[in-house]
Amino acid sequence: MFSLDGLGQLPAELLYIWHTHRLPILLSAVSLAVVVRLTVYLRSQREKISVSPAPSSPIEKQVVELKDEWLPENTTVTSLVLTVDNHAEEDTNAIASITRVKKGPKTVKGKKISKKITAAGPAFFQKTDKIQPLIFFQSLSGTTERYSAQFSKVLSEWTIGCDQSSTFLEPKTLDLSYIEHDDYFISPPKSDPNIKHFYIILIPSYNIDTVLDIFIESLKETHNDFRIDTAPLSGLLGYSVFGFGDKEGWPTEEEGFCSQAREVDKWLARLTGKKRAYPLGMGDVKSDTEERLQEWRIGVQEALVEVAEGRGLGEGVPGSGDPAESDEEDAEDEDGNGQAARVDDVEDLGSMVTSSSNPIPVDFTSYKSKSKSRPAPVPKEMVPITSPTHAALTKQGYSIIGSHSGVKICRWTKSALRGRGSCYKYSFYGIASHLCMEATPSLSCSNKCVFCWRHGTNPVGTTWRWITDAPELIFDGITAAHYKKIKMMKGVPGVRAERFAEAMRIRHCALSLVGEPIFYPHINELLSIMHSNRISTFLVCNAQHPAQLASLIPVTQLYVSIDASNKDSLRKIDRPLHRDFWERFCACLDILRNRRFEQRTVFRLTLVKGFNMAEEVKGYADLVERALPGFVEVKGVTYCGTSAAGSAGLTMQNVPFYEEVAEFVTELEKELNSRGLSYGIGAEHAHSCCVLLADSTRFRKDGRWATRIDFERFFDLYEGKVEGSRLEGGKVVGWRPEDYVGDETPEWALWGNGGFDPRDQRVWRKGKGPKTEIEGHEGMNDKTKQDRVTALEF
Ligand SMILES: Cc1cc2nc3c(=O)[nH]c(=O)nc-3n(C[C@H](O)[C@H](O)[C@H](O)COP(=O)(O)O)c2cc1C
Ligand code: SF4
Repeated sequence: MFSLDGLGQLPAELLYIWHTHRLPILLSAVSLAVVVRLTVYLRSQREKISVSPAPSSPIEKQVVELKDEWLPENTTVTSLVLTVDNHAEEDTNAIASITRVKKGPKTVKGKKISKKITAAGPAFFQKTDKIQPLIFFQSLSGTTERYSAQFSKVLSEWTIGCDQSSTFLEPKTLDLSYIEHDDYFISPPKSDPNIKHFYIILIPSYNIDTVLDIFIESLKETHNDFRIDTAPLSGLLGYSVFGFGDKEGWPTEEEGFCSQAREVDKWLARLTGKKRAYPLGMGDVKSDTEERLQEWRIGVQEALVEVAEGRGLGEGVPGSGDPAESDEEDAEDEDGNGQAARVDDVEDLGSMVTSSSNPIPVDFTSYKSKSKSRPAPVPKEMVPITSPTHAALTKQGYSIIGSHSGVKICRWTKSALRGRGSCYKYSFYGIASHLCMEATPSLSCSNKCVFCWRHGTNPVGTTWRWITDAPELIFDGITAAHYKKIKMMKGVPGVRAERFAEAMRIRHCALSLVGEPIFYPHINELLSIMHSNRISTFLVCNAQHPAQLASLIPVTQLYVSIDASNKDSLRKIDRPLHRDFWERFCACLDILRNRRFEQRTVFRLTLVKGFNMAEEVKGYADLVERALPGFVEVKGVTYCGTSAAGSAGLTMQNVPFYEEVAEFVTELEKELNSRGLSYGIGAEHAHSCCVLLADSTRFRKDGRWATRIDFERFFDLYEGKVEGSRLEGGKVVGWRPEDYVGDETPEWALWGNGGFDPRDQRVWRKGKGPKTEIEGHEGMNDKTKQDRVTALEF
């Protein structure tokens, strides 16, 4: 029994035990602590969800990690890892049912280091150094571009004629839509150490989402990136900004006059360490732009003279003279709203600690600033009716539905209505063009591809931040607009009555057009509406949104645009906005591989001579080997002939001849076969410079190509009228592409036969027939000429 005596002896016994066993006790305590810490740590790590049981062979799966930053905004997901080879509904449910773990506020006590900029200017040695003026501009509707060209001409003449002409290099003009911002705005260009740069920036302002936001955002990001020096552009000799605005709509600065030029000026002051060589100029395009621009140019020239004569930027500007400029810009935080900068991460603190010796005490315990809290940004319309994008798109024949969707009837639909041939989708897959609607629910995308005609005016963005239209509204709008356009063809000579009648029932939707369809947050609902209306879907995405791709419901045919075979080339041709574009691209390929037994998967290669063709065959084969798509469509680029294409460095010389495309495909086929991959050339459509490679183990029936689709069967599978053959754990979980393989590829579409349906009538456009001589290409044979012409048309 327990007694008081015993209790009295307890401390002595405990002491005895401690003295005799303290080493093992200490060791056990330490081990226990390690085990507990380890368990907590492991639990806090990202949990892998497998929303479906392990697959039964033969479908091998791999886990594709979806990084936190790839998830669409407002998506609630706790796990960052998804096993994507699941039945689509399971995927969607999994995503919808999980909630993202919210990180608690960090409590850190420390000292915020002032970001006060003390950058000194680069030394300019009159005898050895040269000044390179760089004129940057951005223009959506052409005004700034016009003024920039004039400005550039006058400044060039001045640099040649002035007393300091030997110091100046010819000014270069750069369109901000076509350069890599990082090449110029993280640090000055590094070429010859004796060439020193001076930046001149001319930009308009828009109170809607435009590419200008991307530029301003990148300046802001650079400034806020703790890994980058606070004034990384202090190596510039100086800078000055001129803004173009409209006082009729935005009468005062408070009301937004030249608001974005003011922002650019402010961020450059920070990035350069206050090297504003001449004050911000602003002109009202409806009244005084000419006058204001001229007086600003004279001021900029005077600043250039001072620099050229070794006097730096003069009084009041750092880098020379007395740095007496107002501290107003330092006082504001990174967001420019006058609040103290917030530090959420100890790492940020570390970088600050090393960057200055004048710490300012700051209480970091509060997560949110106590002072003015900024209102959440109000979403805007992606393509407002007043925007230049709206004007440009409608001029091109697009109907804009709501504020972010578009539809257009393509020239092949018109051609098919007149019995003059369908596009390659008919030859390859059996889709007659007069039954097909081309649309997109997102006119915005996250690339600035060199071959996209929309540059300068297209809305771009890395996240969806616009007012979002309901999928029903989009479906009703695009179908109504499509039918309206078809009806307008009623009186066109040659339209065949039976085809016109057939066209009044849309059978197929190509979700491609322009922009990025999977960017639209309700893409799955929109696809379901289409499928329930028995409209089949081809969806083309640009391999930049892995999270959305992973959660997409199966479509009839899923495309990924493969515009290059390697990282460098992809950066040059697609000019993606995401800095981790290659990782995103690779993740999309892995997702495509995982989902290849749920739906038909396709690589769409667009060949641009001089950009992504030469010596890239092996690289493309690597990508095919990685994703194992059912099909590889190889197409020569379409030359749209706009000034935008010209600015991107594209000319007619970049359009490959059909025979060059054919040669490329043959080489790719050989390379794939040498790796044991059974791809073969399944069909061609020379008329649109397009050739199809297909997986012969999956899309050949009885020794013949079967690239066509059985659409009725696809809907029967979708509606559960017939059972699919995709098994998991011995149970049917869905269908496979093999379940809706259609008829054999027709003879006329096979490789070597051209791909034009003999039942249609081939009509040459005036002056573009087979006998046309093409200037500068007299040496070509008739087939080549004809192919070259057709390549340019589409
Ligand atoms: C939709 C739209 C929004 C605009 N927003 C502003 C604005 O916020 N502030 C301003 O000063 N001017 C604004 N403007 C006027 C443009 O900045 C002005 O027309 C400029 O010259 C356009 O230049 P660009 O043709 O080079 O694109 C806007 C114009 C449009 C069409
Ligand atoms: S992905 Fe398509 S819409 Fe976007 S820039 Fe490229 S070609 Fe244009």
